[in-house]
Amino acid sequence: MIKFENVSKSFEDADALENVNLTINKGSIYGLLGSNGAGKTTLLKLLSGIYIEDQGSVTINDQSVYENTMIKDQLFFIPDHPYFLSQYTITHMGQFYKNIYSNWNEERFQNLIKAFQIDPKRKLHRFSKGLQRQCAFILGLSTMPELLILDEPMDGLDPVVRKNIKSLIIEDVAEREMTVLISSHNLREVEDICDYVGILHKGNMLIEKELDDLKSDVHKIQLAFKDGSPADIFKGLKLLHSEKRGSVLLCIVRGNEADIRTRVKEYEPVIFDILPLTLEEIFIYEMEDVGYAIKNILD
Ligand SMILES: Nc1ncnc2c1ncn2[C@@H]1O[C@H](COP(=O)(O)OP(=O)(O)OP(=O)(O)O)[C@@H](O)[C@H]1O
Repeated sequence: MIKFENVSKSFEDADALENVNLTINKGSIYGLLGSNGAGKTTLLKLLSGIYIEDQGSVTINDQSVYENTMIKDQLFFIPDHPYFLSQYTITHMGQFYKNIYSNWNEERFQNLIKAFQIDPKRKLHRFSKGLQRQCAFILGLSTMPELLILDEPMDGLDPVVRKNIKSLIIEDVAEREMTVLISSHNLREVEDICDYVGILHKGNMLIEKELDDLKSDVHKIQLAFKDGSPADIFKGLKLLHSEKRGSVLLCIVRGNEADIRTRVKEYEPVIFDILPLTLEEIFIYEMEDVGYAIKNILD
């Protein structure tokens, strides 16, 4: 299990993370969302052992991550700009990682090079951004990591490659319980593979939730009453948003569906529907609740 407990990290002129708590269960795919400068990369680098926390603790299975070679052998970090040794081909990089990672899988490496049709003789720095990223995935997955850490992984990949890479990730999660942490500022990019989502904003973790919980916890309700809407109808429940559309009141309410039904029925509405919410809507309303427009992580 991965745990961040009250983690803070500052740089000379910026507090990148403040008292962040985060838990990631084994075999989970965790989407870390946040706008530019929210602190995502800093969090990923702390988990990769590249940075040391100023305060709090970052642990994997109760062991501190920083300078822990045993843990580093089990994780692979693909940064937003993958780094390769100068003049190296993918074969050279494979040799390099083979000497570092104890679980290196040569057969898988060769198969992936073929599947992605990568020229093994071509220098990596001559590849396009998208191809370099594919090579980083091939190398990362060949280390057979327990934990795969991805910073904006789909940037520059075409839809077919995205789909293939997502399938490979899901396969590893299903077959050998690999854990994955994916950062993105685009919810749509990760919502189909993540089972858990956390939102960082200005160094603070705003929401951390299982996607299914998030979906079952927030409701869109359409209401109309004979004599206008009763003012206290949602008293005691968490009203995230409401708007009038003619005589119909549209509300977004957080809470237990049965409680909401019981409460609303007491007021004898003439229209009462509970409608499904998209994940995107849930995030917009949840974030409205904490006073921040989340638009830019949804575009
Ligand atoms: N090496 C560094 N030196 C100084 N400040 C840094 C460093 N790394 C990050 N920061 C600062 O920490 C804050 C968080 O940055 P970080 O890169 O973690 O955010 P991010 O969510 O990954 O952003 P983006 O989506 O734009 O990549 C920013 O204010 C940034 O300027």
